[in-house]
Amino acid sequence: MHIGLVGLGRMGNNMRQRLRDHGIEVTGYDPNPAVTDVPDLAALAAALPTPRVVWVMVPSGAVTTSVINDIAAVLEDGDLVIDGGNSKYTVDKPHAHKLGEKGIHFADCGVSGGVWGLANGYGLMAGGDKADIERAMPVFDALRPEGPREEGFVHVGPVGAGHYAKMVHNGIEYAQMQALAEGYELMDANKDLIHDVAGVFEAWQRGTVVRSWLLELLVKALKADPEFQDIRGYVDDSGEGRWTIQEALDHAVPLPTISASIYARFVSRQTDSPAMKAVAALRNQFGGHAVKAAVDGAGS
Ligand SMILES: O=C(O)[C@H](O)[C@@H](O)[C@H](O)[C@H](O)COP(=O)(O)O
Repeated sequence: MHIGLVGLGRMGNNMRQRLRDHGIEVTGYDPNPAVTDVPDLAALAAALPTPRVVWVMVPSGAVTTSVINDIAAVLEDGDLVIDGGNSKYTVDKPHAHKLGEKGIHFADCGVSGGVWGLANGYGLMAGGDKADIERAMPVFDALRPEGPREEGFVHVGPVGAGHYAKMVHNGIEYAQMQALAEGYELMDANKDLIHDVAGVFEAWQRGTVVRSWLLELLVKALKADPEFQDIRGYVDDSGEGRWTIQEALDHAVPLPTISASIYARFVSRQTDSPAMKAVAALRNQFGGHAVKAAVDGAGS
């Protein structure tokens, strides 16, 4: 099989390599001349056998939408586009519609595994028509981890379902990381009793109920920098957690743990808390309780 791959950044570049390692011919396009195989999307389309399969692996949001529009211009009736980025599931139907105007098929695929996917394979969650998913199965099989297909790949449902599953996956990811991190902070605050915090996490890797890949990665990170001295406690997010909570609100489904984990990230970005300033001011107003002076330059 020979496919096109648009986007050869951290994820796409590794995916091109894994696909090639597993016998899939790949022609990649990226605006970066250092990594691209072809000069533009028209050349990509010309290089592929028809009907074409093109995997899109670019940042979610405006970049994905613009690539979908550009690719619609160079592909034809019967071709298939798969969005493997972290798109919000609500954009999948409009993208499918745009491509569908020319008879181009669309599928979405949540991809998990990060930079480790090249060696370990990627967890895949696909959405789309059965025939389209089956057509791309050699690609999914090359990307997913070795072992039973159903343990590393799922056809979740129609267009949008793959990205929906990835959104929920990431909500869970936030909460699991937050729980591990809170356990770390508590033990680290009690070093008289817990002499080797990293050692405790290390010993949890086999046999315990909380053994997991994230735990293993925490052990790795602690071994590299036991007190995280070189890392500021500031955490970004790329949207998946927020979308998970928005869905929960729309369906009145309680997600207290996932919600708390995204709010913890927001707190991490503040040098001082406007809300806690207000609490301190109110406590001072009604009870005369002392407030601390603002730290220079510490707004919010
Ligand atoms: O499963 C994965 O491989 C990760 O979830 C991956 O997709 C990415 O690292 C996240 O998008 C980070 O998400 P945040 O930037 O929101 O933490």
